[in-house]
Amino acid sequence: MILAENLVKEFSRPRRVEGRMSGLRSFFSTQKITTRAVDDISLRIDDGEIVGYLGPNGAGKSTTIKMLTGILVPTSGHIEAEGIVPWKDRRTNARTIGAVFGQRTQLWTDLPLRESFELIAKLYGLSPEDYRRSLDVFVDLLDMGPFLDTAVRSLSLGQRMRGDIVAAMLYRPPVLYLDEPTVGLDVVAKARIRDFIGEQNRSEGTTVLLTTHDISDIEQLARRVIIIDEGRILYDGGLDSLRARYAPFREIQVSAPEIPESLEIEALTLTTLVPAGEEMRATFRFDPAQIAAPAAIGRLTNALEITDLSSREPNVEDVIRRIYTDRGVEPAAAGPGSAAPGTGVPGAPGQR
Ligand SMILES: Nc1ncnc2c1ncn2[C@@H]1O[C@H](COP(=O)(O)OP(=O)(O)OP(=O)(O)O)[C@@H](O)[C@H]1O
Repeated sequence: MILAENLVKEFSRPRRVEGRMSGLRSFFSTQKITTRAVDDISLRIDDGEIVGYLGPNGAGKSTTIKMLTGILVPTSGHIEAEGIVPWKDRRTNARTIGAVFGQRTQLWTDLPLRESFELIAKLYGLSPEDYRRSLDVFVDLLDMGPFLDTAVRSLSLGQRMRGDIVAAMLYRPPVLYLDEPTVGLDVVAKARIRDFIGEQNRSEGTTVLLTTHDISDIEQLARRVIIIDEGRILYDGGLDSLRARYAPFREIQVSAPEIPESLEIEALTLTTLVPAGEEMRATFRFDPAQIAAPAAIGRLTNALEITDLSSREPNVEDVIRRIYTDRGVEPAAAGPGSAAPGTGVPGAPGQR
């Protein structure tokens, strides 16, 4: 279990002084500018959960992960992962958690991948049998045989990322932190890494906290998301309740020879209208609590000479974009189990 309570991280830097001799004056200045990168975040992630940790650039995601992994010490607040305070008990912490930072490798770049793995196995005191067994499974699952003896610096990004994930999992830690593990990868490489993470979670019960800008990572792996902005939690709960709360509408797209711009149909809102070849294509939005989908389709077919029709739910990306642009959203009060009202079940156990 990962537990964080009232986590705060501030960074301070000297205030820059403008004008002549500014460099020298900045050097001697005692004035500081403080940035609060993480501002009172509390969360609880139960064993075996996969939780997506989302937020726009600069929201504080990496800073949170760095505190959870023990790389940074919080300004205030408390963290425990599997009962260990990361920066206090570094040795046990290192065995308890695996971490992957997609933006940079943790491997020895001059060594072949295999030798990096051997070093990690030695550092973590794995028996040769355990090491071989784990490595065989991982190499097979991630199809790493062809490049196991290649120096890390000569690997493609996708190959290197697979190497980093294996390095983090070789000693089978119960907790895995992944900071942008699919950044820059093509769709095939992304799918391989997602499948692997899902498989490890299912087979080993690994608890995973995942930051990503790729919402499809979240849709495929997580049932629960925590969304932060400006260092504070905006939402903590299930993906489904996220949709229901922030995008309680469905859309129907229709094509017809004629669709007047002034068309009014009760309980449906025309949101887009564009020419499509000889025809017009329109998107209508409706609230499923107000009108059921078949009834909405019935009204459209009565009003228009429809040649094509499709319906869709807003996807998570639409929803999250809406949250980011909707600055009216009240940040959640801090404290486990105290996300914004109606936001699902913060810290709910085992939502997989
Ligand atoms: N070492 C540091 N010194 C000073 N400020 C920092 C430091 N690390 C992060 N920050 C600031 O803290 C804030 C949060 O940064 P962080 O890297 O945690 O965001 P993020 O959500 O991971 O963003 P991104 O998606 O762009 O990676 C930003 O304003 C950033 O400039």
